[in-house]
Amino acid sequence: MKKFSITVAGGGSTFTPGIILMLLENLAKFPIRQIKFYDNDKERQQQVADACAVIIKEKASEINFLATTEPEEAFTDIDFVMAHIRVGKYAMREKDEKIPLKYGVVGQETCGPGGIAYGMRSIGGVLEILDYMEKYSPNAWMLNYSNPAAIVAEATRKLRPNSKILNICDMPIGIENLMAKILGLPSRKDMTIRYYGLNHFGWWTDIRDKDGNDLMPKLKEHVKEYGYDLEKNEGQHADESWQSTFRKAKDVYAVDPDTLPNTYLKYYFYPQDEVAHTDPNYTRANQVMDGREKFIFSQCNRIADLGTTEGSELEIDEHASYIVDLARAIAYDTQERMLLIVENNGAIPNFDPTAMVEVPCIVGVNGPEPLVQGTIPRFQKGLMEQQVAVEKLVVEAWEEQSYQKLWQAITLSRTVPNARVAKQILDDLIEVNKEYWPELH
Ligand SMILES: NC(=O)c1ccc[n+]([C@@H]2O[C@H](COP(=O)([O-])OP(=O)(O)OC[C@H]3O[C@@H](n4cnc5c(N)ncnc54)[C@H](O)[C@@H]3O)[C@@H](O)[C@H]2O)c1
Ligand SMILES: O=P(O)(O)OC[C@H]1O[C@H](O[C@H]2[C@H](O)[C@@H](O)[C@@H](O)O[C@@H]2CO)[C@H](O)[C@@H](O)[C@@H]1O
Ligand SMILES: [Mn+2]
Repeated sequence: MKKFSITVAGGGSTFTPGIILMLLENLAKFPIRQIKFYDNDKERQQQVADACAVIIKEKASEINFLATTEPEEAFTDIDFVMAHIRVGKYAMREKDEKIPLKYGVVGQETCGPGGIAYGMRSIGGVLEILDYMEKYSPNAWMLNYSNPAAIVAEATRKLRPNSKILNICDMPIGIENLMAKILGLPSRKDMTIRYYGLNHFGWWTDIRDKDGNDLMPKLKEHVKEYGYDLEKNEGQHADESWQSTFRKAKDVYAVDPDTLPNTYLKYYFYPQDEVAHTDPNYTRANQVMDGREKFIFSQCNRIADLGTTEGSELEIDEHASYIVDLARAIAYDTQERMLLIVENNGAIPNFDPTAMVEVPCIVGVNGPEPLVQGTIPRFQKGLMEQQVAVEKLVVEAWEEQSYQKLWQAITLSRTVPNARVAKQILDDLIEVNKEYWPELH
């Protein structure tokens, strides 16, 4: 059985250890001969790599492991790139979130002006590693979940139309895990779902068990009262900010009880509520820096110092097992049914065929085949037309270095009240992103 060679792009990511643990847990169904880390921050990556070297030695010493900042070394002789870079890291995420809040506008990682700013940084970073992959391993696939996935997906569609890159998101998976718990099912895989939207901007329309029984009524009954909140949320979803997000799904659901919403829609339906309950001096970025980032790096340093994983609190990133599902689908032509961000091309017949939509796909050796989700109602169509125009304007602004188009993109976002506020936010974002964005004219 072929053993695969994988490069993790963004080796210093807080998600890297959990993903490595998940990959080592799944070697029987996805054998690996080599793992390489690539990052442009050597010191950050080295801390994660020193710990992962111990983990790999303990659990699968036959795997060749290295960490590098050299592109040729990182991207030569590989089958897959698992990409999760954060251009500008959390320091810039904090600015993405706090600058809009200065003007009473939603400050969020991937939504609104913060997501637009993040997109303007991410496009160059993702294209760069994609070009490295194609230069040094032309037959490899990139499984990308660097955010903002919607803008990155549109950029790779437009600027690298022939590249072997799959853009993915784990929010629907996270919500489906909650749905399975609400239904008392062992796993989200016990459900067959129909879903459409843009990334972080979508709706479930049909959810059935393997006998074809409709599960939507029971889910709607729960969501109508409690959103996706459970008695007990686990892991990082135990954070109050996540629990509040899951509870808010109740108000988002109320706007269209025919569907079940992605939690991110709350930023577009109730932006003022989000601003009202966000501390402009301590946003999600601060919570993550004080929480996940501190935890992961302290655990990595402990493992590296002690030379053992014994007593470590690092956990397998179970939700990331969809990454193995995706890699296996490509490698073994499994025809797995998965939600991916793909060019519409008629999957939603009454929507822009060039839009990057999030729909169920059958995935095999040649990549994804989108499943037609049918025509969508006027309400969702109107929302998506506006949002996809924002995403497309951002990519055009990046490509053309256009101040005007970026101002239009921010003005067009449902989260921004008017063009004057949009310009104030844009000018502040330009100031702090000088080393990351193309110069705008
Ligand atoms: N698609 C999804 O649903 C999903 C889910 C979770 C996380 N993410 C994304 O995964 C990424 C990682 O998240 P995190 O919180 O671990 O971030 P992080 O800041 O901890 O790690 C990101 C790493 O990327 C590196 N990096 C930044 N720019 C780079 C470049 N140009 N080339 C190479 N490396 C570069 C950084 O140095 C850092 O080590 C983010 O983009 C995040 O939004 C996406
Ligand atoms: O605020 P963060 O950095 O904790 O999370 C932002 C990301 O949230 C989603 O990913 C979740 C995922 O949905 C959930 O199942 C769990 O695994 O944690 C992930 C990271 O929190 C979203 O899909 C990502 O795009 C966001 O970056
Ligand atoms: Mn996501």
